Amino acid sequence: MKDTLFSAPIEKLGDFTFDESVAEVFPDMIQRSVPGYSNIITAIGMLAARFVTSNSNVYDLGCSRGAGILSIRRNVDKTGVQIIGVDNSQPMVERCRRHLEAFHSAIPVNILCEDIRNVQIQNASMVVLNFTLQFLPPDDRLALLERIYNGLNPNGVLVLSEKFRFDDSHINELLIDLHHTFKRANGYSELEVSQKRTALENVMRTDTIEIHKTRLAQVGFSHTELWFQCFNFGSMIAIK
Ligand SMILES: Nc1ncnc2c1ncn2[C@@H]1O[C@H](C[S@+](CC[C@H]([NH3+])C(=O)[O-])CC(=O)[O-])[C@@H](O)[C@H]1O
Ligand SMILES: O=C(O)C(=O)Cc1ccccc1
Repeated sequence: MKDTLFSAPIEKLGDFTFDESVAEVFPDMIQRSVPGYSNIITAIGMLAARFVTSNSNVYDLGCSRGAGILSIRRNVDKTGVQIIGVDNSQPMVERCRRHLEAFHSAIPVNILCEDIRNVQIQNASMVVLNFTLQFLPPDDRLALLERIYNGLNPNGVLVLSEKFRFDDSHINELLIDLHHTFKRANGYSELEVSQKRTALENVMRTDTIEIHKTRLAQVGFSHTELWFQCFNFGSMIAIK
């Protein structure tokens, strides 16, 4: 399904939410909106092949329709692995469960319709936050990362993908503009780009790469790095 949600003028533009209409078009929306998205999904599979250990749990927090889970499941060859996907949008969770059932796998997957702030994380070899932390209130981010750190086994990995902001306003504006050029090249109109930007203003609070790195170190991660960046989007790894 093609994303045309912001194509007509909207008189009272509310805050962006992950409702039924967004869930319906989500794969098209994220693919056309996030530079590097497919590369990151592929790399999550590669990281899973490397980091997931036997008899451990893998968490995809904010799993949407399960693209990350599928990539993980295709690449894990260990036994006794359980994948737990969490999303608090019921329309996403329904589609995620349906999508995963369409593929056969020996690895059990449990999709929870829950707030990621309330989910227990334990015996984890890998935790994925693929463009999810940016939707949590900034004051809740440290506590979530602490719980992730505590639930990870030694040498466990966190994959943290985010939209970033930059302290240098010249660079910040340039990268935002390049992102808009990317969206225009993917068929979104000026109106779609600007209405979506407004809808996201209150719900997506971006941090700088430095803030992310400092916070990851603060919760205890000994190794952190940005492994991918395209314009103002990127992905980091943190290893316990
Ligand atoms: N507090 C919360 N608790 C649970 N879920 C939440 C919360 N806040 C937001 N979400 C969920 O986090 C997801 C963010 S999308 C992730 C893409 C996916 N990882 C992908 O790789 O395709 C990113 C984007 O749309 O830019 C949505 O499905 C929300 O319902
Ligand atoms: O579309 C945008 O401008 C974004 O920042 C990415 C995005 C993708 C999907 C849902 C919300 C935000």
